[in-house]
Amino acid sequence: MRDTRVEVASSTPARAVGRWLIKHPRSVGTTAVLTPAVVLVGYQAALITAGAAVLAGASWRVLDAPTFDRFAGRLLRAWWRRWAVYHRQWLRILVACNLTTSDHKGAVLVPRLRRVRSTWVWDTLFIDLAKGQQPEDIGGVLDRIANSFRARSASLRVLGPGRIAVDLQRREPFDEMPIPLAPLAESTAVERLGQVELGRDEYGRDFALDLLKRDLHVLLAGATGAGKGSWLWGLLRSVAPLIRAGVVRVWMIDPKGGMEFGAGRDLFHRFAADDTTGLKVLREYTSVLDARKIVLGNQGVRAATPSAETPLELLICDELAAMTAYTSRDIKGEFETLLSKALTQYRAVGGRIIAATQEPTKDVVPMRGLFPTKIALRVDQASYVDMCLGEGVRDLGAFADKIPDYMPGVAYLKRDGRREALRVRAAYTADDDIAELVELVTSPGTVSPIRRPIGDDATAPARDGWADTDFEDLEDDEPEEIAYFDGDDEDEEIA
Ligand SMILES: Nc1ncnc2c1ncn2[C@@H]1O[C@H](COP(=O)(O)OP(=O)(O)OP(=O)(O)O)[C@@H](O)[C@H]1O
Repeated sequence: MRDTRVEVASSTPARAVGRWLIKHPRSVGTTAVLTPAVVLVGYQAALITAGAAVLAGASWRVLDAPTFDRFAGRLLRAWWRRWAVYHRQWLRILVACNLTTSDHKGAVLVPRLRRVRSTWVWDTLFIDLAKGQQPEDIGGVLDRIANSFRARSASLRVLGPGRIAVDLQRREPFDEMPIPLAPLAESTAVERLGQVELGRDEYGRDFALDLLKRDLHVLLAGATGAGKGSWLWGLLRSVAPLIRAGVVRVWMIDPKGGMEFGAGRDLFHRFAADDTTGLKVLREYTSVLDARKIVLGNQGVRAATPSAETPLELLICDELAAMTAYTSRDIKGEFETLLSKALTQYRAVGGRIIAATQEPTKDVVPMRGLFPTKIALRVDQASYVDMCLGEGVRDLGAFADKIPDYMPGVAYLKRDGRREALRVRAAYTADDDIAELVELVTSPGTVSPIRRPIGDDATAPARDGWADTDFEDLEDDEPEEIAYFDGDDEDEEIA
């Protein structure tokens, strides 16, 4: 561990300057580049250039805050806050919180602030402990540290021997942000499946899932009361006109006795309220899509758009544990096999799966790697975050275990191909909104034959015009770039 002494007895001015230069390579490098540039072009031209750069940055920030934050904002904020907030107050606050020790010569030792990382919501301080300290010394005064830095909350992570990270929540974007529930749409355009509106993200942008290309299967984890219901009902509301038109068929497995989705029974092509029926529904789902695969294959059709003839088959399982953990061994075994098969084989023929669980453990979701999109609402344990979102995602700022109880619907969303998760909140779907949804989809004169006997589509003749989306391509494609966090870890850290 490095020497953390504040005053070193043998220090000379030359050594102190040398040490400072070594410790601040970026400042030294910047000065080394800027000084000759200023000498070359003159200070007036340098000032004008700097002013233009500031103006361009400010305009970018006003016009597109998320991309500014992704490419520049986090870097600048980390640098600024390290210098103006953390570094300046470091010694004072550590002494006030009794977090200093001393060595045999009586020199005061303080933990060293190694670097700062900043996201839109969290600042992370990477700290080397002083000699004689243990992580619990810091852990015991986290509230005092949070208050001292005017943060909403603080938490601690042990990174290695003598190394910790303290995460400080600076803001809560959803405190004041209204998340209106979108009115029920009328349009039955298939493109709507690429823009399934659900709520807002931490930057205040509308947030939507893309069931056509990016969010082909979605895993949703959240403790009881975290708001999984709102997400799922919100999704159903968003695709309501397409359900009514028979372009989306919903296969609902609600094994907790139908308590959550019983109210929407009439919307669903198939509905299961217990584990035995749930397995039957999944069997039927796989046989329908198997048959569709064969029909499309025989016709040489590699491309199909969801339509009334080949609907998007949306299977929703509300509490996965009831089918994969807390059930008989026979049901569990067959369900897991069929679900894994469905997750791997039916994207190309219009199969989509959304599964929700309270515990994203390996026992409950052994196939979690097969979901390209994962959403972690408030979870009970820190370890659940990485279990749901992927290894190391929590360390990058997805603190789903820190989402407060009073913020249901808030979640971290992680898509394959992205490093970091996005903080989002779904709009709240109340009972009246559910009733309105059911009314829209089932009212006389609007109901399409969505509950026609299964097998019709498997044997349906191919029709001209429904062959224009290349599902095979979707299967193979990497998820597309989307406009939020993707910064290099090192980029946002200021040494
Ligand atoms: N997006 C939201 N915005 C505001 N409040 C919400 C939101 N979602 C849910 N709530 C509130 O939280 C309560 C619990 O939500 P919900 O029933 O959806 O949780 P859940 O995760 O499905 O829980 P369980 O697993 O026990 O069914 C709701 O009754 C509602 O009051």
